[in-house]
Amino acid sequence: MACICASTRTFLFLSHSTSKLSLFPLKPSFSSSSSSYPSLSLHFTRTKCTLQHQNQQHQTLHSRNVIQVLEERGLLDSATNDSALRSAAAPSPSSSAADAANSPPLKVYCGFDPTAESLHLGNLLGIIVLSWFRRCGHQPFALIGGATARVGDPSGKSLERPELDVATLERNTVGISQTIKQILDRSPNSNLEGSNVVILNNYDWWKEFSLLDFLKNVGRYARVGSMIAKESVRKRLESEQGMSYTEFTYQLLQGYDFLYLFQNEGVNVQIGGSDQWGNITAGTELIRKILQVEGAYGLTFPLLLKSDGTKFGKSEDGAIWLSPAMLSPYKFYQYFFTVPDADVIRFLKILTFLDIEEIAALEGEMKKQGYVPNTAQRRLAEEVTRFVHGEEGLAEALKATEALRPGSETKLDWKTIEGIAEGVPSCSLAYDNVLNLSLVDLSVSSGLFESKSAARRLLKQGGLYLNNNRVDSENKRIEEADIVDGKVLLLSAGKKNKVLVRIA
Ligand SMILES: Nc1ncnc2c1ncn2[C@@H]1O[C@H](COP(=O)(O)OP(=O)(O)OP(=O)(O)O)[C@@H](O)[C@H]1O
Ligand SMILES: N[C@@H](Cc1ccc(O)cc1)C(=O)O
Repeated sequence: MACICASTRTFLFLSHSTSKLSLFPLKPSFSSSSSSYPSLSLHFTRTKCTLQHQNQQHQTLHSRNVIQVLEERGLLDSATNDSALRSAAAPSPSSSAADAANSPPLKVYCGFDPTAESLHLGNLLGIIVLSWFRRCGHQPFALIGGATARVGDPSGKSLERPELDVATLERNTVGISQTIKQILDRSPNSNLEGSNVVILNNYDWWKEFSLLDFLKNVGRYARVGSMIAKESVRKRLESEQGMSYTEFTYQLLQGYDFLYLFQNEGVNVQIGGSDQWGNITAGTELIRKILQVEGAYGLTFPLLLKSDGTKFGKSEDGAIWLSPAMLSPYKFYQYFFTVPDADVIRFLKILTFLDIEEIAALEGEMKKQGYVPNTAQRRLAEEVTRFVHGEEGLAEALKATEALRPGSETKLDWKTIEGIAEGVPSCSLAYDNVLNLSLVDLSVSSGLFESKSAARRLLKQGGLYLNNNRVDSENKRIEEADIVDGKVLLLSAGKKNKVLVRIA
């Protein structure tokens, strides 16, 4: 099979061509001292996440070709050398040790530049595809672009990205690494050797690469004609602002990352969103030209688009962040709970690991009379929230959802209130200033209403809520029990306008 030859050849090349190998920076030692991020060094040692989980579904998946699985779920956009990749990804006919040695699993990587504090829903697709590879018996790698984020990927961008300071990049890197590790740690694997997730930072090899070495060992093999032809460059050259030389080199940095991982880690597949096609093929081209071997594959998945056709990303307002510090599990859950019927089946295929037959059955149910609205959305919200935030995050989201149901008996705790009220205006008041204050006064001093008369009017109409309970009495005063866990109160005028009062 192509990948057997590829891997074998790569390692033969490594062991017999030391003179060529020495042209490239040495493989980092993966020790904490090799990182120039002293406070973060632990994260960039080679992070392996081993899972114990195994169930029948995963055994079944081991006998499936991951490319086929991705295709049937709408997660395959393009692949380089499609048929060779399919045969390289074909499961070994038997799981005996001898066969496993003849048919090594693929090693697949997806890169994420740490240009925001958190990953977002669009980035989740990369994690999901990595997880599918793992479920089908292959080994996933996640690459944090500590170096590439300093350059800025021009793909899909009409303007040059603003430069981020090193402290911000370091902070983002820690957060993003943690998110990827947490999510992939939770998702099941096979217990088979070689299915662990490895997290690397490309700053570890770029920091040692001098410009002269880069020009000699990489630049010499890159043809300007094919670099200019990439969509990311072509589009920018047509724009008024043009493109800096720095951004122009981005594709070579990502291309060399692939070569580096191919050579040093045996990584033979790179995945990314369809906007990454140019950067991914820059890698397969460099591998072919410099190492003169075949067997490196690129695969892209379609971009997840909102109903208005724009992509889910970090640049737009209202991003669906994966970090619970940026978007509470409750709000995350609610997003999926409220997706339109027209999107829900596609999302179930792309964003969950539910059997395709189960999704088809749900689709059938949706067309029948008596279908309980939002059943499919509930399943979607549960599955995606569990994958991203774990059982605990899902429980938190369900508790908040239940507590907010009209007539619910569930008592809100302060964490739930903070989750619900994320992004709503808030104010801080001293405990003594809140206790015994009339609700009408508090509604004005917290900024919920401009005047007491407006507050009274809504109260009389039954539209004023304290901690999600309707208040009927105009004379209501704040009691100790209203200050949830001694920390917060949530005031609402109707369903939409809320103010969170925090006790200072
Ligand atoms: N909406 C999306 N659908 C699918 N994949 C996406 C989406 N957004 C980003 N990705 C993928 O996530 C990976 C990391 O992307 P990146 O770090 O550039 O984030 P980004 O959201 O594209 O950035 P920005 O919002 O600034 O454009 C890439 O493989 C990219 O293709
Ligand atoms: N260019 C990718 C991130 C990335 C960085 C380095 C890589 O080697 C691979 C991917 C993006 O911005 O989405």
